[in-house]
Amino acid sequence: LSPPVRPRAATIRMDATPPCLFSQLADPPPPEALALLERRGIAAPTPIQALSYERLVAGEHLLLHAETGSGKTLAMLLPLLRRTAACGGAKLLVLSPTRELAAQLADEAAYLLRGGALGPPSVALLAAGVPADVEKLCGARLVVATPPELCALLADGTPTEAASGSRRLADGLAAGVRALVLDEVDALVPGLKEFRGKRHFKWMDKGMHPAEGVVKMLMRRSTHSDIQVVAASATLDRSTRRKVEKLLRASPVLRAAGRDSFSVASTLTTAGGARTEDMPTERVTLVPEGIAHFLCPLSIDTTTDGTAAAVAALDKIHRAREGEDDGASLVFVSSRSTYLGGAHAIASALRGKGLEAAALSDALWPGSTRAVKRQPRAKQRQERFPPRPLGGGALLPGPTASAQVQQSMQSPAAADESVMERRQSLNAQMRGSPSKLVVADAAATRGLHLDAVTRVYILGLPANADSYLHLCGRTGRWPRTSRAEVVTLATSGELRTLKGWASGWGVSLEAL
Ligand SMILES: Nc1ncnc2c1ncn2[C@@H]1O[C@H](COP(=O)(O)OP(=O)(O)OP(=O)(O)O)[C@@H](O)[C@H]1O
Repeated sequence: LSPPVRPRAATIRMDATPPCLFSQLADPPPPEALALLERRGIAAPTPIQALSYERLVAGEHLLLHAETGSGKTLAMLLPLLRRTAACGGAKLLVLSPTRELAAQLADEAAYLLRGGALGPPSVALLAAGVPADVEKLCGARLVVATPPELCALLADGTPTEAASGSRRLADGLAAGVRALVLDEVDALVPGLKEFRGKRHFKWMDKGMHPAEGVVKMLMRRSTHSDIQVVAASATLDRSTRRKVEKLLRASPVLRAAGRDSFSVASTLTTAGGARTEDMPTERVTLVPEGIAHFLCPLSIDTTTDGTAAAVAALDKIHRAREGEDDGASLVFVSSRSTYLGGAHAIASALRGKGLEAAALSDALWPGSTRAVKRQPRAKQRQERFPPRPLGGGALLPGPTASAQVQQSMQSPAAADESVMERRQSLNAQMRGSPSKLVVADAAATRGLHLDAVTRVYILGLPANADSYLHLCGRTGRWPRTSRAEVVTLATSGELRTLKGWASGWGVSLEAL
C-alpha cells in the first residue's frame, strides 16, 4: 500500500465539472470492476463518489455527508477495495448499525469482489440471526458486522472453544484490517443512552458504545498505524462529528449537497490536539430532493392499539394509488407509534384486507425468534390472519423454506449467503409485483435500499427529524425514479410536530 496521506485541513471547492465516468478518474477501478458496475447501469459517479474517489484511493480518512440514496456505499467500498486490492491479505471491516443494512452491505461488497479484480472475493457477515462462523470471519477479505454481535464475539470468554475463536478473530482483525468503514455513523455512535438496557459489554463500563469499543480495540491492537477510516451518513450533527473526530483523532468531512451540484464541500480536521475547522458550525440538513410529501391525519386514541384504524386508512390510500406507476411501496412503522405489534402485526392486518404485504424481517430472516419474541401481539394477530404466500412467489416462506432456514441457522457456512440471496429475491419480487407492500419497523430503515421504491408510507411520528429524512430517503434514490412520494399517517398532533421539523427545510407537506 502507498503510505497513508495525512488528513489535510483545506476547503475543496468543486468548481470544475467532475469527470463524467469512473474510467476517467485518476487510478480508476480495474476494467473488470468497471464492467461489473456497467452491468448494473453504473458508469458515471454520483457527486459524492466523484468528490471522494481519488482522495480515498490516496488513503485519506473521510467522513462523507451526502443525501440519502446518493451512492455513499459505492463511494466508500470501491476506492477502499481498489486501494487494498494490491495486497491480497488486506482486510476491510465494515460496521453497520442494523442487520438489514449489514446484509445489504455484504451483498454489495460480494458483487464488487466478483471475478477477483478487486482482490479475493470472500465476504463474511456477522449480525443477529446469522451464526458466527469464526473460520470464515478470520479468512474473509471483507467482514461486515453489527457492533454488538462483534463485541459479543470478541468479548466472549467463557466457553474455552468460543474464547479461543474470539482470540483468533481479534488477532486476525488486528493483524489484517487495513480499512474500516463506519456506515450510518451517527447511528453507530449514538451515545450509550440509546443502547442501555439491551446488552452489556465491558466497554460500556468505560462509557463506550460497542462500535467505539471495536474501533478502539482495533486501533490499539493493530500492527498497522495506517488503518484508513471512512464514515458516512446523510445526517450528521456536530456532536456526532465531534465523536467521530475524537474516535479517529482526525477526520475531514466531505459533503456533497444537491443532486447534480457540488455546492458545499469542506473538510474538518482535528489532529494532535490542534483543531482546524472550515466547515459551517450550524447544522446542515440534506433533504432528499424530488420527493412529494403528503400528510394523512388519523383519528386514533393513542392509548390503545391503533393498528385497525391505520390499516384501514392505508388500505384506502394504497388502493387509490394502485396502477399510478409500477414502483414498489414500503411501509414503515414508527417506534413512537401506538401500533403495538409493530411491522409484523401491520403486515398481517394488511393481508387481512386482501393486500399483498410482508414484513421485511420475515422476508430476510424467516423463522427468526427475535421478531416473534419482540412482538407477542403479532402472534395473536397471525392466528386471526394466517400468512399466505404472495402471488408470483413466496415472499413469506412456506414450510419448506422455513425448514431450510432453520437448517441454515444450524449450518453457519450457508447462513450469510442465504440472507443475501433472500435480499436479492425480495428485490426481484418487488420489481415484479408493484402492488406489494413490504412493512418494516422504522428502526430497520437506516441505509436500506430496495429497488424501484416509489412510495413510502410512514405510520406514526418518526422518532425525530433525522429519522423522518432517513425514512423518506428510501425512495427517490439513485438511479432516480420518475416519481417519489412519502405519505405520513399520524394524529393531527403528530403531524403538527412533523410540520415544525420541516418548516426550515423548504419542502411543502401537502394534506391528503
Ligand atoms: N454512480 C452510480 N450510478 C447509478 N446508480 C448508482 C451509482 N452509485 C450508486 N448507485 C445506486 O444508487 C442506489 C443507492 O445507493 P446507496 O445505497 O449507496 O445510497 P446511500 O447514499 O448509501 O443512501 P443512504 O443514505 O440511504 O444509506 C443503489 O442502488 C446503488 O446501486
